Amino acid sequence: MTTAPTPSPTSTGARIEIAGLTKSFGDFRAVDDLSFVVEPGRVTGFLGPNGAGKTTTLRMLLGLIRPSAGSATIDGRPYAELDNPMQVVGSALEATSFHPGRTGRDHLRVLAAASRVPDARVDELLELVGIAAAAGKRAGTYSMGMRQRLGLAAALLGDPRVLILDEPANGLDPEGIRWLRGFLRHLSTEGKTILVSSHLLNEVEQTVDDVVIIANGRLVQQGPISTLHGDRRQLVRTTDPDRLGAALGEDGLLVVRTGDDSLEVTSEDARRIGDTALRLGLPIYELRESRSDLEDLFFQLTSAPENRNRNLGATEPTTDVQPGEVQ
Ligand SMILES: Nc1ncnc2c1ncn2[C@@H]1O[C@H](COP(=O)(O)OP(=O)(O)OP(=O)(O)O)[C@@H](O)[C@H]1O
Repeated sequence: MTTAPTPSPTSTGARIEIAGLTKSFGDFRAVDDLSFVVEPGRVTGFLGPNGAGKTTTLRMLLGLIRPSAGSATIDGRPYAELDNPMQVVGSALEATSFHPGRTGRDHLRVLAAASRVPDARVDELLELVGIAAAAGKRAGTYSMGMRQRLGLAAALLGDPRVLILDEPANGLDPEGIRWLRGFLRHLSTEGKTILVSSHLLNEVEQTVDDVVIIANGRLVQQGPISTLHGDRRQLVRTTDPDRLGAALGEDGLLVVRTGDDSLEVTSEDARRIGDTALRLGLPIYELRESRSDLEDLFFQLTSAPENRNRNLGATEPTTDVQPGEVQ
């Protein structure tokens, strides 16, 4: 059982601002004039298909590679100019960036010592991310999900105001995904800024407040996840859908016949539909909100002709950049 993190005065988030950000590798543009803002106190999903440019963007944000143009700032400054970077931003870009022979606890202790974080914080975090029982085991023996949790603990060592996680749900089982969801939500309610990348919208659908969707390095859509659902619609089944549809239409509602006995009505007010049916003396067999399938929508957005994934067959990475090396 894990306990909730203790709020601290440094927890208040900071704004992330990406402006005109561009990265070219040779003549291949991995990130192309990208602009968006990530607000504190919210969980933001950074979404796009494989090769869309998410990791490249995050690497620029964390000062690991240099932009070809534009800027990426946290609290108004590029990463390299932050005074206490570990207290401002914590990140987990890859789940495997640790010494496989070291125990989980030692991995965190080494990082903590380098940043003058007390050892007590290490044990607190091991507990918090739910791997305290495996803290003495070599990290090389950890499952993918345990590595993700260890990476998350490392990111949180300095109690940062901003948390940046690259595909944190990878390798987590459904219970782990549910845990991660609650964990991130809790951190955001403390006021932290949380940016989470994923290539699967349905994986983060219930976790995020806002989305930034990119394809081929360019912005496709941005805003609260609720706006992706579009207008709310009600699905209704009755014996005489034509009569009910006509009455609702006269009432100013948009009605679409969807089957022999069913209609879809653009409205958030199910009672209005029920009351109309009652007035007409029609039985209702089903009346429920019909939500658009976000995964379908994501696919449509990112596979529109102008956004179609050009990554397959695109330039392969030329170098493997290590943290600290700036390309
Ligand atoms: N060092 C590099 N040299 C050349 N091309 C690169 C380099 N790094 C990334 N790319 C290319 O840039 C594009 C974007 O890659 P990136 O890893 O940012 O995508 P992603 O959205 O994170 O994808 P995924 O979900 O698969 O991790 C890809 O076509 C990739 O091959």
